[in-house]
Amino acid sequence: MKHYTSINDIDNIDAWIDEAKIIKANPLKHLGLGQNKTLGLLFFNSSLRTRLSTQKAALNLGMNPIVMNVSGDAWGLEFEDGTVMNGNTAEHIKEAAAVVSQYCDIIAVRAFPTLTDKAKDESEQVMRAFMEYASVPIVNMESATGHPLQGLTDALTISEFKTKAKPKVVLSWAPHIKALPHAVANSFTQVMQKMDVEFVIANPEGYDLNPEIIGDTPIYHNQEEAFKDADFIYTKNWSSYEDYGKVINTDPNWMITKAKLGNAKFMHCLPVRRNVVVEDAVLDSNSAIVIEQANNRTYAAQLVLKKLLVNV
Ligand SMILES: NCCC[C@H](NC(=O)CCC(=O)O)C(=O)O
Ligand SMILES: NC(=O)OP(=O)(O)O
Repeated sequence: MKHYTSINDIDNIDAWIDEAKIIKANPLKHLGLGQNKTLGLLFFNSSLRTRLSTQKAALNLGMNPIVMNVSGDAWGLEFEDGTVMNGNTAEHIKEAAAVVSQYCDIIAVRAFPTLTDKAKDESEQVMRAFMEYASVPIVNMESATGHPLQGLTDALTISEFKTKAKPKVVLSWAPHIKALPHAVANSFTQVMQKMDVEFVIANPEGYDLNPEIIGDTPIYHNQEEAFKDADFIYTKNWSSYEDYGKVINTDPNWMITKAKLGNAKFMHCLPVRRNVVVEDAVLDSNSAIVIEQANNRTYAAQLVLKKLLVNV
């Protein structure tokens, strides 16, 4: 594996989950692997979990992490080819990626979508530019269309908490006041499609995800119907894909409540807005496994870094 930028980079999910569990049982076993290697973490957006767990993963492998908030702290970066750079951008990604590659053995990047320019977001302009102009492996820490470190974490968490061979997993949209990206929902969908689970999606009309990602996965516009006999309810808000980036519905009836949850476990990538996306009674109960889920971010990242370190 040269880069880790998509769930498609996982060649065998079951083998990856097994290896992540082995790493989790003995996280410092490969402390020598990353010795004298540097991981650069570049953030164009806010983060708590990704920023800390990916550094923690690097430290567990003996790597040295260096972190930069690109937006605000670095020079404005230009991604278009042939631009006359007499505006707000001071440095082209061609130079920036080449320079950072000399300081880092692996570069991890977080760059959210515009949610206004669908074509630009779907082209994954930022992630692709790093892959093209950096000379070292690239890790996606949430891009315009995917969050594969989160997806891998979620697969590991479901594997740990399942109580039957083939659990039913529901991805449910929930309301939010802001227009949010599709990345988490996309990567979760893609990774569930690789696993031995019964997977369905619940969202209001107008909120169907990219049909190319949904594939054969059943979509319910009735949340109650989708939740029947669910073992895991994974909740996430996303903005409309059809009416790209728009908030077209904030119906509070889609919020996750204790009554709706039944015997299912509640998952969310976090951060989550209490009593908008999910009520307190869910998050404050034993049915919520969001803290354990967030803990697994370290081991998912450690597995990815371990696989990439073999080639650097
Ligand atoms: N990395 C996990 C989620 C990040 C982002 N959430 C957010 O922007 C929430 C912001 C807020 O609630 O104001 C998203 O949905 O992709
Ligand atoms: N789940 C997740 O990616 O969290 P952060 O946005 O805080 O990194």
